[in-house]
Amino acid sequence: MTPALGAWRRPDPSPADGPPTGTPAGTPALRVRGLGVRYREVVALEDVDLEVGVGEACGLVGMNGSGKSTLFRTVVGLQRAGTGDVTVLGRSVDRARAEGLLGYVPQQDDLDRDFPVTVRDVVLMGRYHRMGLTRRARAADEQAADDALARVGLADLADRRIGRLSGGQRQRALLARALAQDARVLLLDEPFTGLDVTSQAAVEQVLRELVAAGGSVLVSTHDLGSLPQLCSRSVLLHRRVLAAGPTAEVLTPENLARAFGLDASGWTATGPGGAA
Ligand SMILES: Nc1ncnc2c1ncn2[C@@H]1O[C@H](COP(=O)(O)OP(=O)(O)OP(=O)(O)O)[C@@H](O)[C@H]1O
Repeated sequence: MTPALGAWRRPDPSPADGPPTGTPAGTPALRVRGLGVRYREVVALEDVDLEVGVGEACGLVGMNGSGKSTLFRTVVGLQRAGTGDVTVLGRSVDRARAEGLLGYVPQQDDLDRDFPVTVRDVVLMGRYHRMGLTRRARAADEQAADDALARVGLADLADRRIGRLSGGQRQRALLARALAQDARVLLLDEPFTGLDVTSQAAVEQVLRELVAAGGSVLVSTHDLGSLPQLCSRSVLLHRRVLAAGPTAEVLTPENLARAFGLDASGWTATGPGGAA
């Protein structure tokens, strides 16, 4: 039987997920300046400025094709930017990745479903930067992987082949990989897609705990109803940044209408037809 999702709790919340020692006070967790990305003739992002503070969860909202995944992929270095620059806790992306500071939970993973690796193996990949060239897991790595799996409610599936998980379980395994990494800045591209309501609530709880411990989160979602509780700030994207600031001020009917090309009537800050 799978244990209750989210039953694991960080025993002693601490600033353990905050910036590493030596990071100057006030350094943003993520700073994106003037970012522009093209795919041949398609302009996916144009002059995007964005900042996520330390200990802050920021929502990224936009219609299909508005550039959210492109933004994530560019920030983590999987997509080349035409213009602009990105820093993570004041470091270059390469350095932040080498230090394991930057975690990424992609919308679609590129793991081969037939590849004979277990769920635990995948989560242990989050520890590679600590293992050195041998990539041999030590007791601390195994412990971190097991803790992360418990945290997302997958402890009982640790030895299952990754290709045999359901879509929602796979999403949670990818989150566990980022948790095991101990990333201080976490990028999540639609992490709630495919999750049932219980799993979504538990994943939201894990993110809140991360932020409470000093971590920083940028999360894209189409679930506008969950944003005000999860993210103190939000960014509305449509190739460019249309609005950014406190979530309640960003998710106005007018802004949402601009971002989604809708008639503003019927929209509220909590989503279509919801209460304001
Ligand atoms: N590899 C690619 N080659 C060409 N165009 C691409 C590529 N990837 C994305 N695009 C285009 O870039 C734009 C932004 O796409 P992106 O995937 O970043 O949007 P998104 O906001 O993440 O969408 P969704 O909500 O559907 O996930 C779209 O017009 C898309 O068609």
